[in-house]
This record gives sequence, C-alpha cells and structure tokens, in this order.
Amino acid sequence: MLGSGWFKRFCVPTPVWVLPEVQCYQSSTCCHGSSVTRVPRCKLGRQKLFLMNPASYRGMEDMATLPELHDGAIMHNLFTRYQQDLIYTNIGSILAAVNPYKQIPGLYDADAVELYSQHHLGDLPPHIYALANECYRCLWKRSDSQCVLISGESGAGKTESTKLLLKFLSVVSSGTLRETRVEQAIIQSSPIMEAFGNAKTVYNNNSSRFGKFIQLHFAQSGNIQGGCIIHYLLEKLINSPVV
Ligand SMILES: Nc1ncnc2c1ncn2[C@@H]1O[C@H](COP(=O)(O)OP(=O)(O)OP(=O)(O)O)[C@@H](O)[C@H]1O
Repeated sequence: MLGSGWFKRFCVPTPVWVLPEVQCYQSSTCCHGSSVTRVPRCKLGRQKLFLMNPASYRGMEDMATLPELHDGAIMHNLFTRYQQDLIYTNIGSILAAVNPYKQIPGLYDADAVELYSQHHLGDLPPHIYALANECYRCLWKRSDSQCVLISGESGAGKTESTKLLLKFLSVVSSGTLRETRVEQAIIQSSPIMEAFGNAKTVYNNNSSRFGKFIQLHFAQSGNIQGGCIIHYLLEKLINSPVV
C-alpha cells in the first residue's frame, strides 16, 4: 500500500520531453499567453531515464502486463490511475492500493459489495472487495485456510483496508447487509483496539502503534463463527515520533 507521498519522491509531475542531450524541458506560456516557449527545467543523468512504451501511457489495470517493468513505469502507472481516482491496481495476484485521503463516492457502498461478491477476480476493475471475495471463495474451492498480508508505510491505509476486508467478509458470509452478532463484534472491536494502541504521529493522525494478526473462523454454512485478534510489536509511545 502506498501513501500519496510516494509520488512526490518518484514521479516527475508534469509531461517532460527528453532531448538527445538528456535535458528535461517543461512547456511554459509567456506572459501574453500568445506563444509557447520551452524552458529548461532540470538536468537528468542518463541512468535516471528509462524507456517507456506508449501503450503504458494511459495506465494499466494489471502492472504485470506493463511492457517495461521498472520504478518509473510502476510509479507512472500508479500515479496516472490515482489521478482518475482509480486507487487499486493489480500486480499479478498482488493488489497495490494508493491512499486517496478522501472519500471516493460509491467505492465501498453496498452496491459495490454486492457487485464484487457476484464476480470472479479479474472480471471487474481491481478492488479490495475483489480480493476479499477471492479469499472467501477459495476457502470452499481449496478447502484450505486463506491469508491476506497487508503491508505498507505508515499512513498508507493498511488499517482502513483491513476494516474494508472485514466489512466485506461479514456482509458476504452473513448473506445479508445486516451483520450478525459475531460479525458486529469483530467489526466493533476496531475502535476499542485503536483506543488502546493508536496514537497521533507525524505520518498519521490515527496511527496503529502495533501489528495485528486477525483470525476469522468460518462455519461450513459460510457464516463467521468467531475470530481472534492477536497484537504484537506494541510500541511504547516514548519511542515513536508522536507530534
Ligand atoms: N481507502 C481509503 N479511502 C479514503 N481514505 C483513506 C483510505 N485509506 C486510508 N485513508 C485515510 O488515511 C488515513 C490513514 O490510514 P490508515 O490509518 O489505514 O493507515 P495505516 O497504514 O494503518 O497507518 P499506520 O501504519 O500508521 O497505522 C485514514 O485515517 C484515512 O483518513
């Protein structure tokens, strides 16, 4: 998962032309607005420039299909999609998410839950619900436990993604939009855990200062039967960059 700060570090923000002498130019309109001049913006060494296939310019849903796979191509792809509020991108079987730091209308509503619960992975655009649905289906398809590993820098959106996963699983497993008592208990445990283990830091106003291992147990009927949350690496506030 990526916080949007990544783009500031890796992406050149406006279109650039790469000239033979490897200079980077940005278009700029003169004060009368009548002509366009090219003003040298910065110089880049050849080692920092990578080939780019025009096919990847608009952004791709699955980065495993990018013709060139390097930092520049990955960051450009994620950034292009992020600008269109497409925060989820596949990398083969991995889902990359960029924190939008805003509510995207309709992205997580009941219709989205229903839509993704009725389609297989890959049928619809990448989404955390598509991943959750695949996990749930694989429980029965493979008759085996499933695991989702969520990682990323502080503020990247791991906790929010975990809550979305739990929300989706609770709705799909109960078969209705109303959660049962067990599902409610699991979802409502989040604010209690956060009250004890979260703190405001320079990266995140509601930063989890501990890791979480969440286990859900499903009955053969498909319902969530129970679960447990194991915390680890609880940080002492004295060691963390609290503001
Ligand atoms: N999918 C999302 N849509 C909208 N806002 C989001 C989303 N994910 C995260 N955010 C926003 O970003 C903030 C930080 O996200 P979150 O707490 O999940 O990060 P984190 O990766 O768990 O960070 P930490 O490791 O510090 O606990 C949230 O409080 C929320 O405001």
